Order: sequence, then C-alpha cells, then structure tokens
Amino acid sequence: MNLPIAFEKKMKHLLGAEFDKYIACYENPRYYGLRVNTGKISVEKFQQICPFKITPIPWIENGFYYDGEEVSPAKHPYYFAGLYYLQEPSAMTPASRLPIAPGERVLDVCAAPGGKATELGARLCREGVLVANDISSSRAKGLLKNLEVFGIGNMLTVSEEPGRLMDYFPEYFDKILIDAPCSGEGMFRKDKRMIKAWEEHGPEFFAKLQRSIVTQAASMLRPGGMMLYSTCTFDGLENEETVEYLLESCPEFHLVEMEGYEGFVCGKPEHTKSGNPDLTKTVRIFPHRMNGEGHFLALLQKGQATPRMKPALKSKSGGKLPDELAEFCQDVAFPLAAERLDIHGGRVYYMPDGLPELRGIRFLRTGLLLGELKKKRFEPSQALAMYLKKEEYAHTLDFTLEDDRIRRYLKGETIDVESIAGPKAKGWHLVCVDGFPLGWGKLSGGTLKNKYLPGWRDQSV
Ligand SMILES: C[S@@+](CC[C@H](N)C(=O)[O-])C[C@H]1O[C@@H](n2cnc3c(N)ncnc32)[C@H](O)[C@@H]1O
Repeated sequence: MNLPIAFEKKMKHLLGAEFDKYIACYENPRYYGLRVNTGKISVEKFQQICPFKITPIPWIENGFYYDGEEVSPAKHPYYFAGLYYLQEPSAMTPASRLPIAPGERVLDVCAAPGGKATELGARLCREGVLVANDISSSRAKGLLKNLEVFGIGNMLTVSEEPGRLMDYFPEYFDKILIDAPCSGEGMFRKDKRMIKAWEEHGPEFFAKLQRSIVTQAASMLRPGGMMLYSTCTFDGLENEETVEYLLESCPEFHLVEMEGYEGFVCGKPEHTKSGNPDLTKTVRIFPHRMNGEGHFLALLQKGQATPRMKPALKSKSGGKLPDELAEFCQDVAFPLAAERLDIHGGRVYYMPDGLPELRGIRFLRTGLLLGELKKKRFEPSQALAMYLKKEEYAHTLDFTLEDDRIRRYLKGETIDVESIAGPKAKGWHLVCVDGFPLGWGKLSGGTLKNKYLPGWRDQSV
C-alpha cells in the first residue's frame, strides 16, 4: 500500500523497532465485526441462533468477528430486526470502556452513524436519556435510523454544534462520549480514501477542532461524571496532546485507568510537552498488536466520583392519553405516562423523563415516535415496532427465518398469513422473525397489508 512519506516517518518515530511489523500488517486482510444488541437479545442466545460463523472478539463482551468475504450480515432478517450492528472491532472499544448504568443521562457528541451511540443506548435499558448529536444533519439521519432499528426510544437525535448544546445542558450529563472527527490513520487499510483525505486535512486541522469539542463537552458533564475521548487515528497531536490540553484547560478532570487487554498499548507522555505520567492511562490499539484496525481512547473523570443527585428537573404531571392512542394501548403490555407525551401535527412522541427546556435545538427526533393520530384512529410507527418486544404486544405474526414470507415482507410485498393468523384475525399485527419484531402489518381477510416503512425496505434482489 502507498502510504504518505510524512505518515510513515511519523509512525517510525512512534513505533520504533515495531514499525516493520506494523507496515507488514497492511498486506493482511481487514477484520469484520458485529456487535450484539443486548437490548434485544443476550449474547448467549445470539450465539445459539446466529446462522453464520462468528468468533468472539476477546476484549469486547458482545463483539464477534465474521468472514466479510463469505457472508453479508447486512442482508439478513436479524439485521433488520436490530439484533446486531456491523462495526470494525477496534471501534467497539470506546463504548465498551465507558461505564453506563440504566437511568443515566448520556451524551454522544459526534455520534453519526451510531456505532457507539447504539451500544450506549442499549446499555441504558430504556431508562434515562441518550442525547445523540452530530453536526452533520445528513449523517444524523443515518444515526436516527440506526437508533430506531436498535429499538432505542429514550433518546434525542440532535444536529448541533457542541457549543450550542452547552447552553441547554450545563453539567447535565453523567457520561459523555466524544468519538472525535480525526485524520483517520487507523482506517487506512479498511478504506483507502482515508489516505487521500489525510493528505488534504491532517492532524493539525483536526487537533484544533478536537480541542474545541472536548472543552465544550467538559462543561456539560456533571461533577463526578465520566467522559471518554476516542479517535481512530495514531497521531499524538490528536490524542495524548488533545487530552493534555483538556487536563490543562479543565484541571478538575483526571485520567482514569480502563479495563485493559493484552494488546492495548499505553499512551506516550514522552511525546507531549508536559510529559504528564498519567497519560500512560490512555490506550492505543494497533493493527499489528491485535485483530482490529486502530484506535485511541482516554477515560476521564470530572472531580471525584460522586453518586448522581436526584434529578433537579421535575417532570410534568397529569394529562390523559388521546382516545385513539388509549384504544391502541389496550394491546400494549406496559402503561404509558400521559405527562410524557408530546404531540405535534398529529405525531405522538414519548419523551424521556427529566429533560431541560429544549426550544431552539435542531432535532431530528425527540423521544420515541409512537405513531400518528389520524381521523379517529392511531397508526403505530416503525420506531414503536422496533422498540416493542414480542411479548409486549397482544397480536403478533411470528415467522421462522426459513419462511420465505419474511424476506417478502421486508421487501414491502403483501403476504398471505391465513395459515398462522386464522381467518378471523384483523387489525394491527406486529410481524416478527423468530420472536424479534420487524414492523407492522394490518390484517384483514387473511391478507396482511404491509406497513413496513418504505424507506427501510430491503432493496436487494
Ligand atoms: C469518527 S466520526 C463518529 C463515528 C461515530 N461515533 C460512530 O461510532 O458511528 C466523527 C463524527 O463527528 C462529526 N463532527 C465533525 N465535527 C463535529 C463537531 N464540531 N461537532 C459534532 N460532531 C462533529 C462528523 O460529522 C462525524 O460524523
């Protein structure tokens, strides 16, 4: 592979005697990974039902390698059911090393397309709130889709400059992840276009941006909260030196040791101005040391660990579900709190609890879109289908993976379901594959009108 001379020179300085091994690994094929959505299925169960060969990624509890030259997991119905996310193995590490407890307030500052946000959301277990932001509104659309496929409802999908979010969320979050825009040196093997991009915008360009993002994010973290900074690049300026800048600008922050792995390489204080020995708590992943492409991670805490205060913001109380929604909810196994509903233009959203005033923020989604109020009826949304578990809705049509009707459903075709629904069944049904919801269908006279979201349909032949 033709790597820029300036890049090779820098890597020689960083790696010393290991440089030759590093360069040699560019001749090896890239690694393909998938991460199990533990919000929908346990790792053990997934291993039992996964129809293609997977092997565990040793430093990620719910991560697996697959052979990307042999199988296409993105075309599988389980992918449409949100059972896993396809992700390069080292990129799974940042979210796995940020401790998340259900009920926390979590911000992912640079979240699109959702590789880390989907994991953070899954670990919140429907409680608390995930704010998933990306400055690019086009990329944020993909982020929203991935969060919805994963069944994450307690979220806000936002497209803002972090500097604007600061005004709305001062010291609000328990955990923050910054997977910063970077020069992408760790992606050269996976995506050759990154080499050209590096020549146009190298580490100096990104370091400036990263410094402004980390200090803005720091002001949104509550005292005692934790922040994880990551990049997919090797350069010291974008890594140790950005962390050093944060520690000097916000002295209340300190570095925290994270759960290790034998292939992790400690950060290098000797490549910084301060030489701060704490920088050895940061971690680099190199492709010649482990079976992943490359990443950098730093885990930080603001002040001393303190338990989270009870939310200062009182949620609204009272209210009543609109009649059409109340009727639909008779078939849903959990109660909705009417005070958390937000209705705009007939669209009904279920908002996370304890939010501050949000007017003025550029949103793609606030909360879980439950559906739409139409004339005297309620139409459930695709997002609600993905959020529900099979046992939480009264009327389901559960197909096995082998049943050809599943693939036809995902393509948007009308399917005959009399054999499993019975001739008298009618109304909204949750269509599932092996017990995992895929979307809605409206049943009448033994035929299922396909309500799978047109934009999500399987386009492959
Ligand atoms: C490394 S990618 C994030 C990948 C994502 N975390 C994932 O795992 O799928 C960096 C993202 O930062 C976004 N970005 C660039 N500048 C930003 C800024 N000032 N504030 C927030 N996001 C920014 C880019 O649009 C890009 O999507």
